[in-house]
Amino acid sequence: MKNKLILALDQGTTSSRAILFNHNGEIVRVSQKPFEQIFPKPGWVEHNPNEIWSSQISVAAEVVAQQGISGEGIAAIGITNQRETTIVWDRETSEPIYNAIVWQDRRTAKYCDELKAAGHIDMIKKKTGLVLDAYFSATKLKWILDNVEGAREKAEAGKLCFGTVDTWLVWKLTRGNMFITDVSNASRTMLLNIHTLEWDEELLKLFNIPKAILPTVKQSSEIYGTTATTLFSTKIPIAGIAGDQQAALFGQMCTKPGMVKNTYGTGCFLLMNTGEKAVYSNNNLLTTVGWKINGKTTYALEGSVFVGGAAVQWLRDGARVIKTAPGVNSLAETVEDNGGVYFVPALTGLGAPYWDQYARGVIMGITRGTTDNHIARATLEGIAFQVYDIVKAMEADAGEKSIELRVDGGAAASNLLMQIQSDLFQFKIIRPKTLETTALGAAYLAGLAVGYWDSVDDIQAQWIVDKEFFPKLEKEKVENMLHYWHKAVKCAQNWIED
Ligand SMILES: Nc1ncnc2c1ncn2[C@@H]1O[C@H](COP(=O)(O)OP(=O)(O)O)[C@@H](O)[C@H]1O
Ligand SMILES: O=P(O)(O)OC[C@H](O)CO
Repeated sequence: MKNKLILALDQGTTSSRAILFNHNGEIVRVSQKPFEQIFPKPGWVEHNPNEIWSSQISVAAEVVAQQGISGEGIAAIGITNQRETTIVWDRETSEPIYNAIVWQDRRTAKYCDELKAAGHIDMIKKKTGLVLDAYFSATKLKWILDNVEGAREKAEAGKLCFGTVDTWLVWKLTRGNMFITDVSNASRTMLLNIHTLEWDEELLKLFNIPKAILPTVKQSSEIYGTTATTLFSTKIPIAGIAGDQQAALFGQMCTKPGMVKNTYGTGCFLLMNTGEKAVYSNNNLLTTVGWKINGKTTYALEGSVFVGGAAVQWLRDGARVIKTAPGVNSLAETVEDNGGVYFVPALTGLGAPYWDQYARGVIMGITRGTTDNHIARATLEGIAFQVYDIVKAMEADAGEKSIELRVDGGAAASNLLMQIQSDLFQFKIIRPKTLETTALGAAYLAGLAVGYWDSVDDIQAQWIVDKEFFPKLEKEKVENMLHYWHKAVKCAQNWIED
C-alpha cells in the first residue's frame, strides 16, 4: 500500500489540477488545466459545470498515464475544491440546468440586503457562522430555482440535485452513484447548522429550498465509495473531501488551535484553527467548519478576500499590462515603492472585514509620473494590504498579536509579494516547500481514511520550510502606506448604487 500514490483532485476557481503524492507527501506528478471564466454581466461570474468536470478528469487521466500506472497504483483519491460555487443538475440525465454560479458572483446582493432589513443577520450568524452576503451558496441556489424555467417544480419533485463542486465531482466520478458533500463544504452553503452539522429546517424555509435537492453530509476523511470502473481501470476509493481553504489549513499542518495559514490563490483566505470550539468573531470574520475526522469536528475562524491573485490576472487579461502572472513581479521590482499609487482590487466587492457587496476596484494617486511599474507594485500591495486588514481583525478577536504566518497558493510564489507582506506585518512569513498545500491536505485526508498514513503525527514531520521573509521596511513608512491604503478603501466602498 505505501508504494502506491495518492491522487489529489484540486478543482480551483481558475484551473483544475491533479497531483500525485507519495508516502513522504512529495509531489510526484502534476497536471493543470485552466478553464473559461464567464462574465455575463458586471458583477456576475459563471463557470460551465461540464468544463469543470472535463478539465478535472482530463488532468487526472493525464497524471496517471504520464506516471505509467493504472488505477491499481493509486491508494485513494482526495478531492478539494473552490467553495460556495453552486451547481444544479438533473438527477436523471446529470445535465446541469444552468451554469455554475461562482462564489465571486454578486447577483444576489440585493436579496441579501432584503434579508438583512428583515432582521435575519443574527439568526444566520448563530446557526451558520457566516455573514449575510451573496458569497455563499444559499442565495445563488435560490436564484437558480427562481430564474430557470421549471426548476422549482422539478426541485420540489426531487428531480434536481444541488451541489458545491465537490458534490458535482463525486457524482461524476461515481456516475451518479453518490450524492454527498463533506462538512467543510456544507458549512459554506449557509444552509448547514454548524453545531448539529445537519441541514437546517429554518434556513431551508427562509431560502425556500426543498430538502430533496440537498446531498448527504459526510465527514472529511472516510471511504465514501469508489470511482466508476469506466473511468480508471479499477475502482479507486474516494476517501477525502474538503473545501480548498480548509484543505490548505490541514495541508499546512495547522492542526492545533491557534495555528494560522493564508492562501494566496484567486482570492486570499486566512484561517485559524480554533479546535473543537466554534468561536464567533466580533470583527467580521467567519466561523466555519475546518474538518471532521473520526467523529471529531475541528472549527476555524476565517477571513476571506475576494480578489487576491485575481488582481494579477486582471492586470494580465483585463488591463493587459503584463503577459503572464509572474510578469507582475519583474515590473514591480523595478521601482522602489508604489510612487503614491494605491490599488484596491474590490473587483467583486470587498470581503472580510468590510463585507461591502457594492464596493468596486479603484486605483488612486495616479500622477503624470505613474508608470505600469507602479501599478504592478500597487497590485501586489493591494493583495497584501487586504490580508493585513484580516490579520488585524483576527488579532482583535484573539486579543493577542500574531508573530508569524504560514503561506501557500499560486501567488505565494512571488518573493516580492511575500516581502511586502512581511514589511506590512512587521513579522515573519514562512513559506513551506510544498506550495500545493490545498491538494496535499486533500491527499492527507484521503490517505488517513484508507490507512496509507496512520495518524496526523505520522505526517506532521513532512511540513518543511522553503523560505522565510523578515520585515525590512521602517515602521513609519509602513504606517504612512497604511494610512493611504485605508483612505483608498473608503473611495472603493459603497460605489455601486443599483
Ligand atoms: N509568480 C506569481 N506572482 C504573482 N501572482 C501569481 C504568480 N503566479 C500565480 N499568480 C496568481 O495566483 C493565482 C493562481 O493561484 P492558484 O493557487 O493556482 O489559484 P486558484 O486555486 O484560485 O485557481 C492567479 O490568480 C495568478 O494570477
Ligand atoms: O479557488 P481559490 O483557491 O481561490 O479558492 C476559492 C475559495 O474556496 C472561495 O471561497
